[in-house]
Amino acid sequence: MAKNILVTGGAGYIGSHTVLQLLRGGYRTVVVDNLDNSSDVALKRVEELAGEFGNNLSFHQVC
Ligand SMILES: O=c1ccn([C@@H]2O[C@H](COP(=O)(O)OP(=O)(O)O[C@H]3O[C@H](CO)[C@H](O)[C@H](O)[C@H]3O)[C@@H](O)[C@H]2O)c(=O)[nH]1
Repeated sequence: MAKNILVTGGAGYIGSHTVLQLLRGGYRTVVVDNLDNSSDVALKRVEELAGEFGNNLSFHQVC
């Protein structure tokens, strides 16, 4: 069974690269970010780059 990982700030530069590697490693990855210094476009790109693992990404925006 896939493990779940929570990444705070996962839409940022370092976070998005980390998330991509986690997805490729088979982890279900939950990102929480306020998008203060990032864009959800980065996460959409990560989802694409993760290919078959892209469905294992979920994103929650916080205020
Ligand atoms: O209270 C907060 C603060 C930040 N974030 C999010 O956390 C992520 C990380 O943001 P940071 O700015 O701390 O870190 P980054 O690694 O994304 O970016 C930093 O490193 C980059 C290069 O490594 C650039 O230099 C950039 O300007 C600099 O902020 C971002 O998505 C931001 O929206 C939150 O969700 N809540």
